[in-house]
This record gives sequence, structure tokens and C-alpha cells, in this order.
Amino acid sequence: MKNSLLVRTCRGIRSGRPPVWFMRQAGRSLPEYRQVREGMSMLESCQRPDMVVEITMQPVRRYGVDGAIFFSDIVVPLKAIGLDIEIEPGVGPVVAEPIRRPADLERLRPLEPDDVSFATEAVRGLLGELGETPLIGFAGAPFTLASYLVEGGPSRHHERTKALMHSQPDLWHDLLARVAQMSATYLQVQVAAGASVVQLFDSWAGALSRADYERFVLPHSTTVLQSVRDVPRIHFGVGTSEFLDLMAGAGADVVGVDWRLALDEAARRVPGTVLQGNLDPALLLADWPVIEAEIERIVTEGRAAPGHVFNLGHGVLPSTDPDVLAAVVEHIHTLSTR
Ligand SMILES: Cc1c2[nH]c(c1CCC(=O)O)Cc1[nH]c(c(CCC(=O)O)c1C)Cc1[nH]c(c(CCC(=O)O)c1C)Cc1[nH]c(c(C)c1CCC(=O)O)C2
Repeated sequence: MKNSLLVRTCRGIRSGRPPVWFMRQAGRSLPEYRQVREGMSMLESCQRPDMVVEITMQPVRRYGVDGAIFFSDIVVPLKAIGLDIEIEPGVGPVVAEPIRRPADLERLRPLEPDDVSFATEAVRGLLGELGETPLIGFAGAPFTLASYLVEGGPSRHHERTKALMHSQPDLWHDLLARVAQMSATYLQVQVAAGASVVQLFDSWAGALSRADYERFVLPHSTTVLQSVRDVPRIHFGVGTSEFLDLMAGAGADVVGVDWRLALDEAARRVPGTVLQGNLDPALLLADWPVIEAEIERIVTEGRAAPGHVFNLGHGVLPSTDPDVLAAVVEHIHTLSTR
């Protein structure tokens, strides 16, 4: 799997066509996912190796994508150290007692590999099923995780988080260092068990200015990415076009680009870095000729970078028709033969 198209592309070795996979390729858009998840909470299913193997494999079987993303969630390590956190359907992660004062930090003990032994077991199980398809491990980046911890749940403005980072910078850096340790350990566990690529998700970092990202977040995301040495590292954010260069410099081999920035312009901002993206997930609900034209544009613009991993700019929306995703994969797969 070290020679897979995905791994080679992440390393900057160009091939005839980009590899393709989708963030949230496993999930509510798939009827087979909704069926196996019935009656089981999100976090319970993440802690059951049989469920993780089945759900991770579903989009691989259906679409023949060039990478499988490990079925888990960014909050799984927090749950694994005993924090009272749940994922509420239609809402997202909810933390019973948010972290806002120095004493609250005591509830964030370091993650030990044994806390996530279910992940080791699930990755090993997957290796037997995946054949040549590489497995992408992942973790949440310190800012996105800290936002859930400080806000107590999803937040539009991240106001408590921003207020805390500026008013109590020592507390903030202590919090981010602890979360970074957990994410680093979670990634290392997945790589040790056999993941071929990792992705660090900083989905909400786009809420920050470049200056605040650089001062309050970058050192901690750098710690996480630098702790993984053996496999390519993808660093992903949404709305982060203004500091893609910082995200690349954190120790990423690949940076994720959302739909707001064309890949050729992104390539100018991070010379020498492989790009991933960047089809707008909402456009998967448009007519096929629209989607086809977007694919062509993105693949053409992606040639400006030393490598391009085709993906969406963010995750698959639950309302997406799986047949459309199948058609996107098929279209990309025919590119090499033209
Ligand atoms: C911010 C974030 C979370 N989780 C994640 C992120 C970063 C990626 C992103 O920005 O989308 C990461 C994540 N979560 C999940 C995956 C699975 C792998 C894949 O991409 O296929 C990944 C990569 C499963 C999941 N994680 C979640 C689901 C849906 C829950 C369900 O099916 O019941 C899945 C498939 C739940 C979740 N977990 C989280 C949210 C916001 C939600 C949605 C809540 C809702 O709208 O119901 C936190």
C-alpha cells in the first residue's frame, strides 16, 4: 500500500490521474450505513471494531475509491479518556461540562494507546479486507477539538473559545498542548496498526484570523503533524485560504483546499505542496453536466500543484445521492485512459 496511487500522489509523484476519495464517504448518505447504525449511538459504533470495519468498507465496496477513511470521529480520544461527551444526531458533539477554568484541565489526562485498543483492533481487521486500497487514519486538530471543549458543543461564532485564547493565553496553550498530545497519540496508534496516510481535520480553524492562527494554533498543530513521520500527512481546514502556507509549513505533505479557492491559485500560495480538494459538496446536488464541468475544471487547475488528490472541499452532505458519487469516481477513473 506504500505504492498505492494515493500515497505516491501525496509524496508528489505524479500519475496519469488524481486519486479520489471523499471526506465523509461513510455516513448518512449511504442506506447501508443508516441500516447498520440503527439503534446504536455514534460513539458506541466507533468503539466497536466490527462496526468500524463494516462502515469503513461500505464506500470502498460501493465506489471503488482510491482511499478508505477510518470510521471514527474527532472526539473519540476525548471519550476514551473518560470525558462526558456524546454526539447528538443532527447537532454534533456535546460536552456535559465544558473546559473553561484552569481546574477543568485536570479532566484532560494524556491518552494512552491502551485507551483506544479498539482502534488498533479495527485497523488490523481492515487491513485484511482492504487489499490494495490504502487506509487513511485521522484525528481532530487542536483548535477544532478545543472549540467543542470550551463551547460545550457546536458553535457558529466560537466566541467563548476566542475570548479564552486572548484573555487566558496560558490556560489556552495548556489546553491545546493536552489536546495535541491526544491527537498525536491517536494518529500514532492508527499508523502503528497499519494506516498508510493520515489527515488532521481543523474544520473550524477558518474562524480565525491569520495572526491568531499563527500565534494560538499553529505551534500545537505542528506538534501533532511532526509526531507522525512514516506516512504522508494531510492538513485540512475550511475557510483557511488566508493561511494555507502556515498549514503547509506545520509539517504537512498535502494541504486541503475548500471550494472557495481555485487549486491553481492555492498552488501559487503553497509552492511545492501537494493539494487535496476541492469540489463544493453542495454541487453534488446539481445536474450532472454541471458536476462534470466542475470535475474537469478542478482536475485542470490541480495540475498547477506537484500532486492533486481529488476530494470535496468538505464532507459529503447527508442528502447526497450515492449514485452521483459513484459517477464522480467513475469519471475520475477514466481520466488516465484518455
Ligand atoms: C467537525 C468534525 C466532527 N467529526 C469529524 C469532524 C471533522 C470533519 C468535518 O469537518 O466534517 C470527523 C469525522 N467524523 C466522522 C468521520 C468518518 C469518516 C468519513 O469521513 O467517512 C470523520 C472524518 C464520522 C461521523 N461523525 C458524525 C457522523 C454522523 C452521525 C451519525 O451518523 O449518526 C459521522 C458519520 C457526527 C458528527 N461529528 C462531528 C459533527 C459535526 C457531526 C455531525 C453531527 C450531525 O449533524 O448529526 C464532529
